Amino acid sequence: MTAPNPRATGLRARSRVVRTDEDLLRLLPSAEEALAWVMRGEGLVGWGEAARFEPSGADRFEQADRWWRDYAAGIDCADEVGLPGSGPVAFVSMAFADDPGSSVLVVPQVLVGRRDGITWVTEIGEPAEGPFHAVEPVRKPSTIRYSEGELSVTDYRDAVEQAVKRMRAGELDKVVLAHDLVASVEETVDPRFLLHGLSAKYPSCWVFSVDGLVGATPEMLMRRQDSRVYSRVLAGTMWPHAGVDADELAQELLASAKNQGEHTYAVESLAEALRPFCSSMSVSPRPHVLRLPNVMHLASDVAGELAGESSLLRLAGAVHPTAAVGGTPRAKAVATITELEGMDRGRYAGPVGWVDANGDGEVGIALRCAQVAGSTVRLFAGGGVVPDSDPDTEVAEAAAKMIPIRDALERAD
Ligand SMILES: C=C(O[C@@H]1C=C(C(=O)O)C=C[C@H]1O)C(=O)O
Repeated sequence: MTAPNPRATGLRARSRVVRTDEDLLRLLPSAEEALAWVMRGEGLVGWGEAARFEPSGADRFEQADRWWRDYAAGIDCADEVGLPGSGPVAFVSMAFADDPGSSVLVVPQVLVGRRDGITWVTEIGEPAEGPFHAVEPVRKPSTIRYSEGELSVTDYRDAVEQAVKRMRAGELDKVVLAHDLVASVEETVDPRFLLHGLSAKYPSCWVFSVDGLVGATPEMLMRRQDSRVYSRVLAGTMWPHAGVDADELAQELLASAKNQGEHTYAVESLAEALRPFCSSMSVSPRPHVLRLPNVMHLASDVAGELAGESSLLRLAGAVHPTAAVGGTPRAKAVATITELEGMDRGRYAGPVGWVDANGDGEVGIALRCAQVAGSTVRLFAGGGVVPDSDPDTEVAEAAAKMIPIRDALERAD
């Protein structure tokens, strides 16, 4: 809660169009405070810190919403751009759990956005010095050593086995369990190195970096633009294995009753939580296959028209955690995660993205990501467990989901 009261300080901001087609991620000047939300070259990057807020607890979304509304309302902004994401923006990364864990909102001093080929700069407070470019060379990690995280692979396997037993006894229908892996690097890790690697290999994912949480997520928890909301729900996964080509794998995934079941829980959880906020809502009649380099997922789109004024942060708070990262029933699943994982997920599997002064914005689910802290990179991944899940297969699935970060960290260029 370090933000000064903007009303008292008379904070000014300005958004103006600039002419550059430089890759947004290459504009980040240094490893510190590298903020990003980018897909296919468009999105937002930011640096500097005009304000920061760290809510925690069960009402963290409400706290975040109130703080951001108040802060944004106090800024006198000359917005010459008028696009979603112009004007003041807060980058957001929310903790998965009510407890423990702390969430973070960061308002950058300098923000560069690009949408439909139009690039703009927003400066909060003093006008930033241009031109904008990387002033500190991007650091490549040298020696990387992996070690078990808080939940080892064998303990993860045991947790899945326990969950399967409980589900077969009828205690719950689905739970999403995860584990972590630690990469120790010789020197301080530069989040920009990870961002560059992730965006090159995963162009259809949203590449993000907020307060050290860096990743490439394929899952859009919620996009709000005026009265329209959109969500892409993913659940049900397969990954390449020898002798099976991608088309066969996609067919196998669509035909898998287990994966379709996991998927249905996730879509229903999102739709049920979102419906009360909407005057109309449409859900894909059946999932399609989203193909990524490391895995493929069953995917459904949900679109809605909002009935009221609920901001993105309020909506995210209402739908989080969907059964894509929590389970069914939700409260039982979250309690089971706490008990069987026994680790702090931090901001992994929480909403991550950006929000503007109108309460519009985008939050994905923080997946295929790692928490960077100094010379340590903590990777997280997991998957949905249902009564007919096989523990060894779940271990392999989590490993496949760690590939994006591992590749981005280990690559040669
Ligand atoms: C939990 C993760 O992914 C989630 C779980 C999925 C599944 O169980 O099939 C698929 C996509 C995500 O919603 C992860 O990447 O760590």
